[in-house]
Amino acid sequence: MAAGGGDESHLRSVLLEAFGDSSDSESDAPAGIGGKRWRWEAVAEIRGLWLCADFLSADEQARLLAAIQREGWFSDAHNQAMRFGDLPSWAVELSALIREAICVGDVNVRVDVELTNEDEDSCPLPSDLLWREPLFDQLIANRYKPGEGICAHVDLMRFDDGIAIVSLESACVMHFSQVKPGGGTACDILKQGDIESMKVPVHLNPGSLVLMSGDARYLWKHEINRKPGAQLWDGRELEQGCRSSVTLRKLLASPN
Ligand SMILES: O=C(O)CCC(=O)C(=O)O
Ligand SMILES: [Fe+2]
Repeated sequence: MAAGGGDESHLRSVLLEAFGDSSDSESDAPAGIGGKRWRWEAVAEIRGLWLCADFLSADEQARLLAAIQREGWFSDAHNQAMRFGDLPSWAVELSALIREAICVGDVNVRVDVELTNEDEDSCPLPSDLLWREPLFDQLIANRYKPGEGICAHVDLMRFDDGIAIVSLESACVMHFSQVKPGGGTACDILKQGDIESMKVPVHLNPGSLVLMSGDARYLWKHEINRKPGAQLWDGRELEQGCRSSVTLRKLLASPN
């Protein structure tokens, strides 16, 4: 990870492209500029799962939400949109910003695991994924009403490793559960309560970015259960409003 902040003029031009001119207000200063730095947290229990809670400022979130709304994808009947190949310019720029945040952000290195491959465990995305072109070529925008969420799943294998999720509006808890709890043995004797207690909760505040690669992408399912009682964080139930998210992925080359 670069400690020195990266190429700020390039970053500024990326941000201006993505979110418009923000020079009229101090509070518009985007992450990575003017001393503010991105901070990455490794989720200790899950290799390859990283959270950048301060990825987008409040102003950037509002601009991103407005850009999504301008697409006109959502109505009462439609709460999900997918795009493949050429992504809207805001999504291209969002991808560039994700790469910047990975390159210049501060990393809280894991101290809980024995590092076998230091580079892999101390970077939010392995370098072969970080520098692929394009970084992402598929997006899903989801809009969830209060109470709505997404069932436990592993993203389809047609997508490459290295998946990003940007959260907007209402905060939520995303739960991760192992595809094969207990290493694939004795699965049938695990009680529901055991399975629930083995879930790893991750708090997704608005403006946060989650990266999943390796184990997190292939060996763990993720879900958002916004039914009453399921959104507990710090012993309190999170207030459920509307939530939007943008998931960015890379399609694997189709076999000919
Ligand atoms: O909405 C989210 O935060 C997650 C979406 C997701 O997991 C997916 O679209 O595969
Ligand atoms: Fe997913």
